[in-house]
Amino acid sequence: MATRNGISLENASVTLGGTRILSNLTLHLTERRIGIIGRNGSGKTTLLRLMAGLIPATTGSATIDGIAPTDRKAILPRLGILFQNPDHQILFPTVAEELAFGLRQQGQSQAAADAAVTALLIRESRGHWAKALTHTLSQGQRHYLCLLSILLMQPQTILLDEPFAGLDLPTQIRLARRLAALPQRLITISHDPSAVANCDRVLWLEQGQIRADGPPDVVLHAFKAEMARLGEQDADTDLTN
Ligand SMILES: Nc1ncnc2c1ncn2[C@@H]1O[C@H](COP(=O)(O)OP(=O)(O)OP(=O)(O)O)[C@@H](O)[C@H]1O
Repeated sequence: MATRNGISLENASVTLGGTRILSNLTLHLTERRIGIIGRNGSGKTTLLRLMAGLIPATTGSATIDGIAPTDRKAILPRLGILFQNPDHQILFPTVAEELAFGLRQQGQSQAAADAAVTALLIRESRGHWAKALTHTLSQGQRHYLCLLSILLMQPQTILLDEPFAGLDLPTQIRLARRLAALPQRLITISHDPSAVANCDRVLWLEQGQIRADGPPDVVLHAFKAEMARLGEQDADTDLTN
């Protein structure tokens, strides 16, 4: 079978705890900047976890460049994930250990990993972070550390789950600039239209299905109008999840 570049879902569904969370999604994502938008509980994080191989498709399939994401060894150099909560990502007591871990997983020697970490921290004007204890960094700093860990590993695709949540404005602006300059494919998940406004393609997820898929101006215009309409109501009446 010819290898397909990008992320492909073929009729993929996910059921968790007896509830259907994602329903029959067929998608082929090849653009460099992709946004996935939707309300709380619409299934965005579940979709990210499916694409990353952290949960299997209950039916159908997900592949990255033709490889099943559950094949961790093959997927490691291809995929980086920035979780919404850095505490779900950080494993090590010091910044240098945290940063070196991914490179060691990729097969680099300890000496090569340490040298790459030192060079990165100096480039980032964060040389003083090397011995810093990860739990003493602020939330925003831990978030940034997670991004540095991913960038160090140079994956071809990066999944970002609410990358701007909880960050102060200068940090958001800096992070947006940093992300915009990356050559990699970025898939950004958010409930905030402004976080995906510069994408090449935006998917609007609603109750586990694609409600709209297209250029950001078209999809976000419809999304914002619908969110404003729902906001006029005193309560949600039509949610099943
Ligand atoms: N392990 C699970 N078992 C049962 N239901 C689950 C499980 N994980 C998620 N869900 C349900 O799936 C739905 C989608 O959750 P998901 O976290 O994917 O939404 P989301 O769009 O990322 O939401 P948010 O914007 O609030 O982060 C929710 O109704 C949630 O309660």
